[in-house]
Amino acid sequence: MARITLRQLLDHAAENDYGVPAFNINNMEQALAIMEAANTVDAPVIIQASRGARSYANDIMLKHMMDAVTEIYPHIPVCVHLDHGNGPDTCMTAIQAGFTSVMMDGSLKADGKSPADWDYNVGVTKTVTSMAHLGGISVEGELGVLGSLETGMGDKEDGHGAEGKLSHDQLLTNPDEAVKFVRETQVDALAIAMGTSHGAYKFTRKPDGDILAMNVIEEIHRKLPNTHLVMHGSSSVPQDLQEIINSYGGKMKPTWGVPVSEIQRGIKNGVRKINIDTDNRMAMTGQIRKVLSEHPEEFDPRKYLKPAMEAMAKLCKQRLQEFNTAGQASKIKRVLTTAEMAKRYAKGELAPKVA
Ligand SMILES: O=C(CO)COP(=O)(O)O
Ligand SMILES: O=C[C@H](O)COP(=O)(O)O
Ligand SMILES: [Zn+2]
Ligand SMILES: [Zn+2]
Repeated sequence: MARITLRQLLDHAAENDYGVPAFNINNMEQALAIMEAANTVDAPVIIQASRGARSYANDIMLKHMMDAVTEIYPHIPVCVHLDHGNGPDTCMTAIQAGFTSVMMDGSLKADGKSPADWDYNVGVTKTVTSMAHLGGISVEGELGVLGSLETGMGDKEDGHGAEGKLSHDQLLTNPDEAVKFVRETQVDALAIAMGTSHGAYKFTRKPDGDILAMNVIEEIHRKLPNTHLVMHGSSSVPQDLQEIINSYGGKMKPTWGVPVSEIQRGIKNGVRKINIDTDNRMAMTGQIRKVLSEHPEEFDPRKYLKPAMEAMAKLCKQRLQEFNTAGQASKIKRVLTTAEMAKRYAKGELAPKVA
């Protein structure tokens, strides 16, 4: 059973100069697509579930799906991660359900939409790290609020995200504060804000440095060379997937995502976890639309879910290759148990190296 913690996986990624995509799942088809891709290219992978996924699929179903994929693919290290936990309670129940890693997103309050202040964020994140690390579970924190530098609007396209207009100070993580945040909270990975947002409508044009501030990542990496950075909202929203959806009756407006080349630049600068959901949603939806429109007589779900799974697996495989995750699974010689990780935290071996 190769269920790996985020911390062990990202430490390996940092030592070997690669990034790991974190793909969201809500159902069996998505879990199988991710694993098919990871297995084909010998890549470790992060499978993450949001609060929405947990209520859609049920924790018990998710737990058994994770057990199933690690049983089917025992040689592929899989990190099971909670995406955007909105409070210590949500994080603790995820751990009980078998997650090896949790995100405490204290950039927003528990309602998932009001930007939180420093003390709140540090407080809730510290609560989670101190509990989770006792059990060897990894923690991702977030400093800075996701949202658009073009419009100043927060990110609430898919439910979780700030409401209303935000200042540049809120939308761009401050590098000095990032150092202080990591020192005070002891997080294993830090999500930062630099102009990306969730969903398909990130940018109205191909992004340049004014609206996708990769320089912020570079500056944070200079100050925190040993901290694993996380890019949220990192779907590339490929034009060809937009075209497939639209040519089979979809109505997506023209839009741009995060170019893969910018993510690769991030990986050279400490980005180790890259969150991708929208691209996979689009890959699946495109094929479902295609099958249903070309074969309106069809009503067997497998007829459209199989091509949907294949399209998602193709997308996942492409990202695993682009981020240099491919070929790394077999290099991870031993997956440490959470109990072993707990001992490492207790000994202080995993404390952040912050000046
Ligand atoms: O950040 C994400 C999940 O936390 C997903 O981002 P996308 O909407 O760009 O895929
Ligand atoms: O926000 C991150 C992911 O895209 C998950 O979205 P969700 O909350 O709709 O499940
Ligand atoms: Zn979201
Ligand atoms: Zn996110």
